[in-house]
Amino acid sequence: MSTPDDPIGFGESDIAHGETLLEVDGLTKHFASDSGLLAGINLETDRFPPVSFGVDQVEAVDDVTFEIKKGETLGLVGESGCGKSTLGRTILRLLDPTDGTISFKGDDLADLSGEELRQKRSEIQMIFQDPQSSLDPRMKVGQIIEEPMGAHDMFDDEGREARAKELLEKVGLDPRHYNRHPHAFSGGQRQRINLARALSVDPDFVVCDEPVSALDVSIQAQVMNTMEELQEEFGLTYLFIAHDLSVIRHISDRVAVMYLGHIVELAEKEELFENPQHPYTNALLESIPVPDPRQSGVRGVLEGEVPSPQNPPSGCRFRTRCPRLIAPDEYEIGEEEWSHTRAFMRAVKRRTFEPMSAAEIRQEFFDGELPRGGAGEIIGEAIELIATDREGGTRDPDSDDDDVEENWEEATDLLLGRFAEQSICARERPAYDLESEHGSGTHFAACHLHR
Ligand SMILES: Nc1ncnc2c1ncn2[C@@H]1O[C@H](COP(=O)(O)OP(=O)(O)OP(=O)(O)O)[C@@H](O)[C@H]1O
Repeated sequence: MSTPDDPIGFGESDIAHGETLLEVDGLTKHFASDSGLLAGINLETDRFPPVSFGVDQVEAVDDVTFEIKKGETLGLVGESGCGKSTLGRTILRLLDPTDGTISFKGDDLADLSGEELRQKRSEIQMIFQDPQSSLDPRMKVGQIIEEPMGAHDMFDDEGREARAKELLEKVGLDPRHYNRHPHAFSGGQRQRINLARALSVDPDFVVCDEPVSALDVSIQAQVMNTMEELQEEFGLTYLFIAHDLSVIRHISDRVAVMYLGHIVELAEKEELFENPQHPYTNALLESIPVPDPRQSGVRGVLEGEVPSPQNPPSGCRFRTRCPRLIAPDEYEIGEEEWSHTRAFMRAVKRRTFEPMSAAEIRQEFFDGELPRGGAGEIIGEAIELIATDREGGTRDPDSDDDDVEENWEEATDLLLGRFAEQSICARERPAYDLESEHGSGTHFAACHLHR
């Protein structure tokens, strides 16, 4: 690896800057949900016997496709639990993929095992969020940085020490601190030690999993600046995972937005921030904390909970929280009428309003007038189920709470079944390549608004 011109072996790799270094295609990672004693046992009360043995799958990463070019930083952003870490770890083959390919410099990492995989591991490295726990407190900094070189039989003792000291300097630390222990360093400095360690084996590609999330904002910027300098100097390529959009905006060239195991949008940074085309990206951008302390903490908080990755929604996985859900084609329904219908459907599902008469419901949600045609008939039926004056008369005072409960559930099922589940958003998985307004790159948006 070392040459006379390149004494410590910071060699150039054989892929030219701007060419595809990593290509992930259809990458999928499902976990068997195996927590607890009763794992895999499903209770099905309408069957006999009422239990079945099956393994529920957690669809952490599902059919993900993208590429990363040599020398670039692809930012990967999304809420906690959306599958970012699982994607990063599967690419590195710390986890076995369920399906798909991971082409790295022409080799499919998904196919490699044993010694071949071990060899490749020097070319791809990972940095984790918590610099405290990822550094062994009993080891000295020099040993920590040299460890991966030892594992890959790189250099002799002297060569490793020379390289470790040079790397300490490159990451902005004092090489004289080679013999110190990690506890003598601050959080930001410890992350720099991690960087030096990752770079010691001269990788081409580094997966950075929330590397600055645990650091103070002022330190975050410094560490990211160092990472950018190192990227430039060593021709590094980064997959940079973060939940914080300002961090992503600082460091990325392109940005991929992930939601519940899917990539929902991917574009060059400026294009993504200035011209977002997925309602989820919009919601994320709108929930950036407001710097003005007189305003409340965050704007545009996303409605509803993230569904379970064990049973994700069909079609677009964001549709159950999406403010732009598309009306089913079969109804002739105006935009405003659809917006009323959606609000009503949501309110019935969550039972967010007090019982009232049919006329009051119509007034409250539809300005007194239901949509015409089939859509209006369905809404009328749902109102009839939950109105206090249903069936043309006053509510039976003897009807128990169970009946009321059932009626609300029936109304919810009716509305969701005839509207939400009939939408193209539920029926087809979206995938559209759009023209970018900023820059020349492609803009992928997984939203049927672009059909
Ligand atoms: N080993 C595992 N077994 C079962 N489920 C898992 C496992 N690892 C992760 N998951 C599940 O996969 C989903 C994605 O998790 P992952 O950690 O990749 O998300 P993330 O976006 O990185 O979140 P965070 O930022 O909180 O780490 C979650 O629902 C998580 O509970």
